Amino acid sequence: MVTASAPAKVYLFGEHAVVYGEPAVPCAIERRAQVTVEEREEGVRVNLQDLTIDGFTVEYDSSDDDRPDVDVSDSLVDAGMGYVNEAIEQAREAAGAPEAGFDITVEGDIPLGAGLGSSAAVAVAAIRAATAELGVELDAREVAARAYQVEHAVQQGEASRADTFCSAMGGAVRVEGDDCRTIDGVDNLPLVVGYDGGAGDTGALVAGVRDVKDRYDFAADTVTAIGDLVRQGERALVEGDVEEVGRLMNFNHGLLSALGVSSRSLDSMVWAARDADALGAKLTGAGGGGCIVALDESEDALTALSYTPGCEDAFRAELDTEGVRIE
Ligand SMILES: Nc1ncnc2c1ncn2[C@@H]1O[C@H](COP(=O)(O)OP(=O)(O)O)[C@@H](O)[C@H]1O
Ligand SMILES: C[C@@](O)(CCOP(=O)(O)O)CC(=O)O
Ligand SMILES: [Mg+2]
Repeated sequence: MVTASAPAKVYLFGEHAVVYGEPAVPCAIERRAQVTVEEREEGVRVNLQDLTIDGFTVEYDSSDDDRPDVDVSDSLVDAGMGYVNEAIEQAREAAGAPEAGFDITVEGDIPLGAGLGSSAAVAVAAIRAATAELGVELDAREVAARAYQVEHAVQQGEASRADTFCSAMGGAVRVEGDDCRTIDGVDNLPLVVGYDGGAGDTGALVAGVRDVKDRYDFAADTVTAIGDLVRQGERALVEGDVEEVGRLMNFNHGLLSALGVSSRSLDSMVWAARDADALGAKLTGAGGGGCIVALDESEDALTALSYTPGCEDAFRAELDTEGVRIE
């Protein structure tokens, strides 16, 4: 039996535009998905601990046609199963064991569908654990490459390498198309996360941006502008100019809003953080609902968020320099 874990992430800059080849800079935070894998005779049995209502756990035997008998929507179960099944396929292929069967348990403290990359963390940890259980030790870059295939498949062909590379490597990273690099020297960012308790559908939001970009030249220009902003943001980050990083995060939120992926609750959390003198604040991830990330050395933004209607949870997020690991 093997357990692997992988971290969540926030985007300092560049989500959505990264899908079209612009650069992005996500960074890993200290919240993790854990996936435990044990080989079994045949079939795959999956226990998704976090897809629970009132303590019932979803147990789903993908070798049967049974539906799990719980009060969670079919689409939520199907999506969760999609990530796990694709990750298992990747692990079987990497180990040359196409028939391998598994018992799998997924758990963690990353809110689902909230822009913190729970999908990538689950895919990364599942591939690392399942290959290790089959006796194959993949390095973090190989895990990232395979986990990207998982997101690509589940998000219907529209995904970047950013989330999966960041979760596999840890720390701050830069992704532009197939070019994935770690950014050295970033070890202390005063990150604060606000969570509205909701979620966005990553696939649908990405498709929505594709539509406006194809339809309006100004939206295509907005995507290009995000790319320019990310290049400046990366420079400021490397130079340790956190004030400039914050300013550019604010502009990035505005440009994401222009692409239609913000929401009332995300905007009100962003403004609560700014009113409390955060250096910057923006939504993180696909948007629609979920999380914002702010930059604030004081406790003020955290306190302001905790009193903001619509903000269900606010917490400090320490940068996690460690990526995927065996527990
Ligand atoms: N712990 C988990 N257990 C089961 N499924 C999970 C878990 N974490 C993530 N997932 C899957 O990932 C989906 C969320 O991914 P996504 O919409 O990309 O948002 P994000 O990656 O920002 O959390 C969930 O709906 C679920 O299908
Ligand atoms: C919108 C996007 O740039 C990031 C999605 O992040 P998340 O799944 O919402 O955490 C999509 C992608 O890069 O694959
Ligand atoms: Mg995701």
